[in-house]
Amino acid sequence: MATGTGSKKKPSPLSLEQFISITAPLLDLEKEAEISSSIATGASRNLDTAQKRGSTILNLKCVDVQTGLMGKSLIEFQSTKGDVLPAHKFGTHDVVVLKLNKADLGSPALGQGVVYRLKDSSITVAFDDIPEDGLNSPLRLEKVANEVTYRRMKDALIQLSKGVHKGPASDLIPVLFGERPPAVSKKDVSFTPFNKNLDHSQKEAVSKALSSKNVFLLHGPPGTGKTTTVVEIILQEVKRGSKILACAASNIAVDNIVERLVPHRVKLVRLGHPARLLPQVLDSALDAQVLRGDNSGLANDIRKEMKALNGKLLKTKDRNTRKDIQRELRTLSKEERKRQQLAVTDVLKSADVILTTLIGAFSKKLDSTSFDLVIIDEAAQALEIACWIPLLKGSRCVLAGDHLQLPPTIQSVEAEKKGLGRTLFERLAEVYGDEITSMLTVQYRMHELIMDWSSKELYNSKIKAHPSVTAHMLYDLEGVKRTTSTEPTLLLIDTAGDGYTGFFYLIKNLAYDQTDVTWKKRKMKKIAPLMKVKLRLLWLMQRD
Ligand SMILES: Nc1ncnc2c1ncn2[C@@H]1O[C@H](COP(=O)(O)OP(=O)(O)OP(=O)(O)O)[C@@H](O)[C@H]1O
Repeated sequence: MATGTGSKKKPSPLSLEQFISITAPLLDLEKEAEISSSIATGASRNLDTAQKRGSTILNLKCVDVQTGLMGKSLIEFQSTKGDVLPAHKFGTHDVVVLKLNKADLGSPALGQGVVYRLKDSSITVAFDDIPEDGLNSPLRLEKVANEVTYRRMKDALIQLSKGVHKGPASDLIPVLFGERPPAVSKKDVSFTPFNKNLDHSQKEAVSKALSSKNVFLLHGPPGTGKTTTVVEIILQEVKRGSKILACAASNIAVDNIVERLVPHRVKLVRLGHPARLLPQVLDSALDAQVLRGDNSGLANDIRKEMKALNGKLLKTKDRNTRKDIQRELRTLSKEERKRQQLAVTDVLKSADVILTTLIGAFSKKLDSTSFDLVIIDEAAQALEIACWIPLLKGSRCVLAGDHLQLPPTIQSVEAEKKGLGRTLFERLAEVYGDEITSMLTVQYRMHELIMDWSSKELYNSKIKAHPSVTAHMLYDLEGVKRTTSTEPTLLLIDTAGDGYTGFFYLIKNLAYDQTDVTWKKRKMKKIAPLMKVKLRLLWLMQRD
């Protein structure tokens, strides 16, 4: 923040060499911390302990095999010991390995997949190929640490250190490491908004983004329409003829942008494992578009054939027949993939916007594609090195986020202390400040009394509530009664000593982050009994 005397010196920018030498060992620390907290075998001496830790589910049987999600095999497992799965810590999108129930801890897996669906009684995993053996035997699933993520970040560090003077980002890198000042177009950029409701701060931000020649920071405090503005920037850039790579740290944030772009009929492609995408964006997925291409009829036939064979495989006990079926399945799956690979290049070439997670941007499929603009949403919640994966593919970038909200989650206390959590967004905001930044200043979520606190404490009192939310109350919602719990705009809750760890966060979520009405009602039910605790700690609650 600028001071009245103007004497506060800007921090000296981090050099590329410093960044590389600081980050490499911290990534190793973080990887170790993640492995020891999540992996089944690394930390557990026996299978029962692993199951108790929730990182392994023992005694499973395969109850269904389907071909779906663009050629993936969806295998459903249930417990052999009862109707409900034992307590576990598996979540959708986790990477898991399948093993024989009796196999030793370090034994090789029958297959590796991604958790697609979780119910109390079953778990469905998406595999690239049907495991060759063992589906008729008792099985177990083990959660594995996602080492690919760390490998990709390490590779990005290596690329950064080698390819500074070459490649699409050769002009961007010196700006982001303070060696060259950011440039801005001298002409005023005027544009006709696609979204007629944009407020003045959103329009100003779009204009500034369109004028930037290297880097622009979109600072979006809670509920101020950061993603709305990102979408407008993408639409304007597409209109200008730019090819854009749009990313975020999480799949959900990427899908959120896809959903908002689809109605504008933008030529877009969503890259990512189909099991990790929201069902409503599957149509935009790369694999789906490939299947719709010229080869789709053939691919369909192949999939039908695979489905029939999968059914047969489940019923067949004879070892030789099973081997024959598996061989045939492998050939078919190879054939399907070959056709898809050819089609992938066509789909990516013709897209104006490619969307994926930061880590997903490492995909080999993008190896020969460069971009006029890389946009990163949630940039203040992402590790800097993860941002560099897409950034290395473009000559300009827009980073959207709010460095005054939660930083990225770091597992290793030591890595966090030594600066792994310091984000690119925060670093650039400190080095270049207003020169490259626009802050959104109208919020569309909170009652103004809730907003006032954060506005004063964090945003120099610059945030204003839009009239549609400035005085809205929880009991305005359909189905919410006016009671002592829903009446106050602000509620002070003491969680000290009552064992309600996490409650503070819950309330914070309610106040700031969620827009979904059903979700809010559900949370209200949970919160109501907790309100009886003695009050000491200050927090705020009202419909957001
Ligand atoms: N100009 C606008 N006019 C009316 N509503 C708007 C406007 N801009 C944003 N909104 C609404 O405000 C809400 C928040 O918008 P959006 O999700 O884009 O914000 P965000 O800053 O990305 O949110 P978050 O705080 O979750 O990061 C949405 O419901 C959106 O429709």
